[in-house]
Amino acid sequence: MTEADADTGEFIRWESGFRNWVTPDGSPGPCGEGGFKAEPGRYHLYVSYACPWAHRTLIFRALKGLEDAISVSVVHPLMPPESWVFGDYPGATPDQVHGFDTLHQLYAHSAPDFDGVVTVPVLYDTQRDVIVNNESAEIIRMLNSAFNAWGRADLDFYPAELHEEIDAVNALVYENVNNGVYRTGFATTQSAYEAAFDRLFETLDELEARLARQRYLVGDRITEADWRLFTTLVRFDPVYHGHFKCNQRRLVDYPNLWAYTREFYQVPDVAQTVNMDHIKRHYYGSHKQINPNGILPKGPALDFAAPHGRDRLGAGGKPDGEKGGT
Ligand SMILES: N[C@@H](CCC(=O)N[C@@H](CS)C(=O)NCC(=O)O)C(=O)O
Repeated sequence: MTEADADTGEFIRWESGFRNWVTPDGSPGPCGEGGFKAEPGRYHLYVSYACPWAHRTLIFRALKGLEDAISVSVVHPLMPPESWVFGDYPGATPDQVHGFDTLHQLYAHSAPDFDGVVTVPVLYDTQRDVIVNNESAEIIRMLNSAFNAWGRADLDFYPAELHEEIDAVNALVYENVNNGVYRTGFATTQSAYEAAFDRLFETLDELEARLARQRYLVGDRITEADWRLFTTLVRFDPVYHGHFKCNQRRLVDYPNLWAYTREFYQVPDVAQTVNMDHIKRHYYGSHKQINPNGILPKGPALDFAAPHGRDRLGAGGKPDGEKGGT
């Protein structure tokens, strides 16, 4: 579902409705109610491989080694106007918890009077049988720190001493890049499109300059800020450049941003979270207002596995401070 402001034609993103937190002892998190104690096998993630917000959660689950602790259902890549459905498609799964046909059924099951937008990702509590949270920015923080007893406690993508700097970069990247591509692609007036387009490319220029000086967005280690940028960059040339008309430049025209994207793609366990077939099929096939015939472009040919050479910018490479990177 996409919504644009009737006067300005600007794309408006809705607020996520479920905001409880899983914590190590079940105490309340920064918002919402308590009662969601971290336990292996209790929580389930609903994702789409196509969705950049859901992709963040899949990456954190993989990097933190939580595959056995947190199970996953993957929706069908084609999204009808009434939101995501489950169905037979390579890489998609049934709803592994209830066997529902649509994600709307899950939302209605959890909150019968829910009337907001049905989105992925969803973190679901199979014990209390309710949605815990459907805001990716919060879900990745939980995966980063609440499940350390069952995962890689040594990896911290949101270290306390960097909170302020990470939050500042996140705000810039969210507004102008993560959401910026949507504001560009879903604008319904020329002026709204151009305003979002200009902000997007000004910010990409700024990030390109930053990444010419330093290996990662914040300091010399991989943080949450990098993963949040990565899921947009990996979709940039295959989808946003053409489908969303973000075409001042391609990602591959930015030497630093492109090498940076390859570095993150090559981090062990990340490539398996990138499903380019679901990504392209979803965008080009689901947004009939932008691509009425649903034609799926065959290109572009991109080599995410090509050497990135980012090691030349120095140490870092692993969030735990180990030298070298992949
Ligand atoms: N702020 C949310 C946004 C999630 C979101 O917008 N997901 C999209 C897919 S990329 C969705 O499910 N859209 C449903 C729809 O458009 O009906 C988050 O980061 O979790």
